[in-house]
Formats: sequence, structure tokens, C-alpha cells
Amino acid sequence: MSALKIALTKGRTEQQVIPLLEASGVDCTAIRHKERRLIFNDLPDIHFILVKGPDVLTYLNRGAVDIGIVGSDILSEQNNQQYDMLDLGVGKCQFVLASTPEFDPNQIKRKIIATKYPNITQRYFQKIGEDVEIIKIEGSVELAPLVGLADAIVDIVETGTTLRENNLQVYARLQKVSTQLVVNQLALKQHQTAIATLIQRLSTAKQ
Ligand SMILES: Nc1ncnc2c1ncn2[C@@H]1O[C@H](COP(=O)(O)OP(=O)(O)OP(=O)(O)O)[C@@H](O)[C@H]1O
Ligand SMILES: O=P(O)(O)OC[C@H]1O[C@H](OP(=O)(O)OP(=O)(O)O)[C@H](O)[C@@H]1O
Repeated sequence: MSALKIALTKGRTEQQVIPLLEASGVDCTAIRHKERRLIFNDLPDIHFILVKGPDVLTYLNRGAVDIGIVGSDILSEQNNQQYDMLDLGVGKCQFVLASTPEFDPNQIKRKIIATKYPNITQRYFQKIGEDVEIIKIEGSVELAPLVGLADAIVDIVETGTTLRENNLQVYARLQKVSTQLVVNQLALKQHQTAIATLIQRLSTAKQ
């Protein structure tokens, strides 16, 4: 039987998931000492690649990997409805609408919202029946209302430190986020036992 191929989101997700994988019996020594390596095929039964979160579904959709490990923020932004398999219970945070204390959520003028997540933002404002202009930015989102780029932001909050340190406050809570394990449907048939075993071990490890 060929090895299970997993695309793991590098960075924060990788750091949070490695202990969970290890508790499930997966040897992560090579990833822990990776330096600039991106592919790990030393183990006989599980191979890993490290990719950016938004690329996980690209590898999964094209069958380049069997399993993806990625935040639900990214799955939701990419409108994934096919693959949700297991909530790993790490990477917990939430989407909020935030701005300066002067912001008036009921202002009549069409609002400008800065975010890394335009689809989630669009869906939220559509749901509450408000037409807004969305500016897509790639990071340091909290800056936008401070320098007049936008009226408010939609972004991820975990501890609230970044909002606090930039004198921003929460005006609405949109949705919860956590790290998910997603499986390619064809791989699910081909590697049924191996995937079921991994999911069962991860479910036990995360408790
Ligand atoms: N403050 C946070 N607390 C907990 N989880 C977070 C937080 N910010 C992001 N995440 C989760 O971790 C995932 C990866 O975040 P990370 O910060 O490593 O990457 P990024 O900022 O999206 O991209 P980049 O690698 O370009 O900085 C996100 O997709 C989300 O699911
Ligand atoms: O509530 P906190 O615990 O302060 O976490 C929230 C911060 O974490 C994320 O940023 P990240 O560290 O990924 O940086 P970037 O998106 O600005 O690159 C998010 O975009 C917030 O800025």
C-alpha cells in the first residue's frame, strides 16, 4: 500500500498540529528539524508536504495529496463544502468586525471594509442586508482603520492582544475558526483503513 500524502499548512498550523500528530503515533522528528525542507517522505506510511494555507485545497482537489490540514477560515473563504472531516480542536479563534471606538456601525454612508477574507466579509454583510465596499489586503489588517484606508476590518481574533494594542474594538462576531483535517474523496476510498485509523487516533489525541 502506498503512503498517505498529507498537505500541512506551514507556520502556525504546523506548530499546533505537530504535537497532535505525535500524540497519534506519527513520527514528526524530520519536520521538527526541517530547516528549508518542504517535503517529508522518510516514513513508510505517511508523507508530508508543507504549503501555504490557501494552497491546501489546490493540492487536495488535484489529487496531489490525500489529506489536507488547514484552518476553517481558509475553507470557508474558498467556499469548500466537500471535504470537512475532522475538527482538530486547535487553531481556535474567531472572525470579528472591528474598528476604532469612533466607528458607528449604523452609519448611513456605504462602509469600506478591509480584510484578508473578502468572501467571508461579503457573505456576512449580505446576510445582514448591507452593501459595503471591500478592500482585500494581505496582512496587518488592523492598520486599515487607523490610517483611513477603511472604516472597519473583518479579521481573526484569538487573544484580542492585536486589537487592544491598536486601540480597536469588536463590533460583531461572525464565525468561529479552528484547524480542520480534510480528505480527498477518491483517497477516502483508496486508503479507507489508513485514513480511518489516523482520524480515530487524532480524535483520541485531541481530547
Ligand atoms: N491569532 C491566531 N490565533 C489562532 N489561530 C490563528 C490565528 N491567526 C491565524 N490563525 C489560524 O492559523 C492559520 C495560519 O495562520 P498563519 O498566521 O500561520 O498564516 P497567515 O498569517 O494566514 O499566512 P502567512 O504565513 O502568510 O503569515 C490561519 O489560517 C488560521 O486558521
Ligand atoms: O487576537 P490575537 O491573539 O492578537 O491574534 C490576532 C492576530 O493574529 C492574526 O495575525 P497574524 O499573526 O497571522 O499576522 P498577519 O495576518 O498580520 O500577517 C490575525 O490576523 C490578527 O492580526
